[in-house]
Amino acid sequence: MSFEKTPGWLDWYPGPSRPAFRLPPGSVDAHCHVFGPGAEFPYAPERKYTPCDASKHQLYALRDHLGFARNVVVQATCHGADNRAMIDALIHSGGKARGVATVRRAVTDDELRQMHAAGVRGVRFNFVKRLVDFTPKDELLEIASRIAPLGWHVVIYFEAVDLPELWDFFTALPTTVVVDHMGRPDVTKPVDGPEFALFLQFMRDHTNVWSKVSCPERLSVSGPPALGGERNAYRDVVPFARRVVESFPDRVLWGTDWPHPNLKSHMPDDGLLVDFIPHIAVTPELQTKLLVTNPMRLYWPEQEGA
Ligand SMILES: O=C(O)c1cc(C(=O)O)oc(=O)c1
Repeated sequence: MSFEKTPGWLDWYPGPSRPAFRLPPGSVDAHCHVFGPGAEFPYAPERKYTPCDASKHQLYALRDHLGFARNVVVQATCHGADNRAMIDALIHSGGKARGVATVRRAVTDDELRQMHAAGVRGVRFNFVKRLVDFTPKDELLEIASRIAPLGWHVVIYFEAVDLPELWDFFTALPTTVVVDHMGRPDVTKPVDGPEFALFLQFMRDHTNVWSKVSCPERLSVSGPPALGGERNAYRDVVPFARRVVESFPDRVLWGTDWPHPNLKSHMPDDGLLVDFIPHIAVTPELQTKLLVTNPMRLYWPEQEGA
């Protein structure tokens, strides 16, 4: 099957630079995706965008180039609840990748067990309206109760303005809960303002909540973009990410978000994106927690400290 990309689609950046920041040994890229390839793993009929292909081989080449040891491959919405591309990536990672799936209520216990054997450790619930159709909360709660006994967690993706409405649902989840991209704060608002304070309270009051401090390229309004050698990119996102890292150092994760679906203004150089990390995790201790200790605890607990 061949697919035509969404008009205006930006492809991932070819030939990224080598980061100046040396990642701690054993670092995990804890949020990235594979797209297709569409000819092998067709995009889902219910998708809201059609991306360029981004294969497991290209993802793992990027991992090695940037200096990561492992990946967490998160099911992208363009594949709906068809997890084959993501699971194929896990199976061909030599144990170096774990995954987060999207499942529907109809998933069988046997399918969940097979996913676990392949390396899946969580499910993703998406509330971003431009990406998915609405799924009833009772279906999501049922899924959460089914995956909890496997030791999996729930990854949630939502916009900051929707947190008040989703609060009761999120705080009822029986598992570890991982927020994608800091709950998408509006970084034109003050870091000490009420909107971000609510997010920080969400994490403070609920110690099962973790956050990915990822996607400055998505959240930034004023830039500058991580392109052309820029090692001070996305300044407006720094205070937000730094606040989360310093407030909750044991519950933060970082990921490239490669291949960066739906970016409109530019596609970042992933090497320069890695150079963003020391601006938000400013000590070697914080960097090791963010990039090694925390993701290992969540995704490879059996290898922790090994
Ligand atoms: O903001 C986005 O467009 C986006 C989309 C997806 C996805 O389509 O799965 O994943 C992300 O992490 C971010």
